Amino acid sequence: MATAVSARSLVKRFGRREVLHGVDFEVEAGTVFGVIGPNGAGKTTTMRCLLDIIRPTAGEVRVLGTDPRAGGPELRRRIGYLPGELFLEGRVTGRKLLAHYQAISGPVPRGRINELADRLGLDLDRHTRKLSKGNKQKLGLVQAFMHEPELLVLDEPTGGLDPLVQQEFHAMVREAKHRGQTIFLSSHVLSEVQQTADTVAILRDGRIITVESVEGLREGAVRRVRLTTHGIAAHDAVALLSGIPGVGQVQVLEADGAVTLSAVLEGAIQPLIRMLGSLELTDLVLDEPDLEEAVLKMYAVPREDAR
Ligand SMILES: Nc1ncnc2c1ncn2[C@@H]1O[C@H](COP(=O)(O)OP(=O)(O)OP(=O)(O)O)[C@@H](O)[C@H]1O
Repeated sequence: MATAVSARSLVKRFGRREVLHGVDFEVEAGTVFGVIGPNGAGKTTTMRCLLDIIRPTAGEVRVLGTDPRAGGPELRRRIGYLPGELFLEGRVTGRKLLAHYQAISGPVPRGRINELADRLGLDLDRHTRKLSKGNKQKLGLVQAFMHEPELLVLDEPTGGLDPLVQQEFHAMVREAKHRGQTIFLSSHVLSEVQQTADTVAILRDGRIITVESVEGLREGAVRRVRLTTHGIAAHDAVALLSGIPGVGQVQVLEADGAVTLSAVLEGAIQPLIRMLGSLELTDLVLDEPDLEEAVLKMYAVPREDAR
């Protein structure tokens, strides 16, 4: 598979302050790559290096096979960019502004702008400076997606969007991926990224802590399990459940001949599923894995300079 974006030992200093301390990652073409990290982690700085809005202090960046510093307008046309903060103060309508952006982005398929605006519920005939934060964000999304670029770089794309519009945005990302486009997006919350991303990179204090597939995060995540069974003594049921790798915090409740157990499970679910086959279950609840918790654990890894 071809690489759409890569960074090797990327360092960025603003004056004497180093913000990126040697960031490495690779994004496979045709995939969705999500960078998550707390405020100030360096997500926007990384994206701005990819777009050649700012220049790396050291390290190497490649975007669609090119050094962004040398790519010029030709490379820019192949990219759709949604900045984290949009400044739309002009006395023009959204439609006029998008027409202006077309001069930069290159041709847009006929009807595409109206289609995207309809899907997001955006009125293109309103003056941009009168638009709410959410509507400005929608205009930014139309601008990034309209020319169906090979690469989409989206900085906090769902900020200010209500849940229904977020769903529509997720559908747009899936369609773009289906078309073979590559998507590089950032967020400070995982829940936003996990619905669309194939791979998640966690950035903290200017360093990538981990790059993991969403599936991999799922496997490492904690789930809650609750089951009710008959025909077995409570202590035997507890022993069975406690014997499964990754099970902890087992609690038991006995009432009317039924035993209800609850526990947390970290890791693979197969051993639990096999054990459940030996029980006479009357109820079973296995929660969605809490990926947010898995990621928070990674944020909590001690900093290298503090070790
Ligand atoms: N032009 C600049 N001059 C000086 N410091 C800067 C500049 N741009 C960013 N920084 C600093 O770099 C650090 C990383 O900022 P960046 O905007 O990349 O973080 P982020 O992960 O995108 O966070 P957020 O989610 O808050 O946007 C911050 O501490 C910020 O103050």
